[in-house]
Amino acid sequence: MGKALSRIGSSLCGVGVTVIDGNKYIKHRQLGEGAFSYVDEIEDIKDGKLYALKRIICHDSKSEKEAVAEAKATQSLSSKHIIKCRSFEVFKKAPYSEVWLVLEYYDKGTLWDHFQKLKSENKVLKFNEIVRLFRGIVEGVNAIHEAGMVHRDLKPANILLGAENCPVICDLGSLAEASVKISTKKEAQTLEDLASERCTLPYRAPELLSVPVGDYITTSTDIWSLGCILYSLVYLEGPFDSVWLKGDSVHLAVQSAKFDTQKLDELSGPLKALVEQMLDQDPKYRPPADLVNRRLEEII
Ligand SMILES: Nc1ncnc2c1ncn2[C@@H]1O[C@H](COP(=O)(O)OP(=O)(O)OP(=O)(O)O)[C@@H](O)[C@H]1O
Repeated sequence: MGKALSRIGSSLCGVGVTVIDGNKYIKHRQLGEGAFSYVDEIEDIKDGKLYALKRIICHDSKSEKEAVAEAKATQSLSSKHIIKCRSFEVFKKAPYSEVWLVLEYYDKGTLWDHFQKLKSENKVLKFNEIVRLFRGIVEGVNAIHEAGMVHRDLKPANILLGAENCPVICDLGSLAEASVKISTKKEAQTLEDLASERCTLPYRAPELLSVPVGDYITTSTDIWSLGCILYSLVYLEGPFDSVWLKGDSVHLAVQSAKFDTQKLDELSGPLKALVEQMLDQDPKYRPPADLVNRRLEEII
């Protein structure tokens, strides 16, 4: 902890070796970039094993605390469908800091990348593959919910693919307490602002678009996003992605819950029914993750 950021940073940019939590690594290439982070492929020089290094840039102590919470959550959750964190370290250099997470490396890209590849080849996912992928994702989400938390930013771009295309949920930066009571207008506004910063719009549940006062916001927000993901496994895009891309109102589309269901109809009636249950406007009617899993077993 507390090593000079400039020294560490420059050693990564050059040919040098960098030390994180006592292990020495060399950098290969950049894998991705988020709003406040960079992800690089790195190699442990001791055994040649590859990892992904996520460097989160923090401009104040609040964002540093959140990044550390992301690292700790990533270490504490145990499911083969949730990203694993080997170690993390905080590098301080006033007036900001960086939190570095050494993550298990998944070399097949994200589910979203997979969709783009299939689209370019004019292919779609087969029914069995849709169910297999979705069951893995639901299992990961269930583990998060059982730990008393909610992910709040589930989307195909936050699902990595590991060996044999095993789906792995990543980016736990939006993780929150499973259930929060909204008592005042101010609390509702604060959560709405947080959601617009952290929860990707076309996958955001209606109760996070317009937060109601006097009610609880629960893990049902993830179930809405799961509904969008199951839909995307059939259509290779979420039900509200095209609305968003066209610049039309996602709020309106979500509130009227208008989306095409023809392909779902053709594929499987029970799967279509499950998507519709998960995309219920009323969070209380959405099935919890363990029930979604049982429904999938019945569908198979
Ligand atoms: N463990 C990993 N293995 C391989 N690639 C990864 C890994 N973690 C992240 N990536 C790549 O880096 C990208 C960004 O990672 P991540 O979503 O965790 O960052 P983020 O800053 O939270 O992103 P955003 O702001 O888009 O939500 C991912 O979409 C993926 O392409």
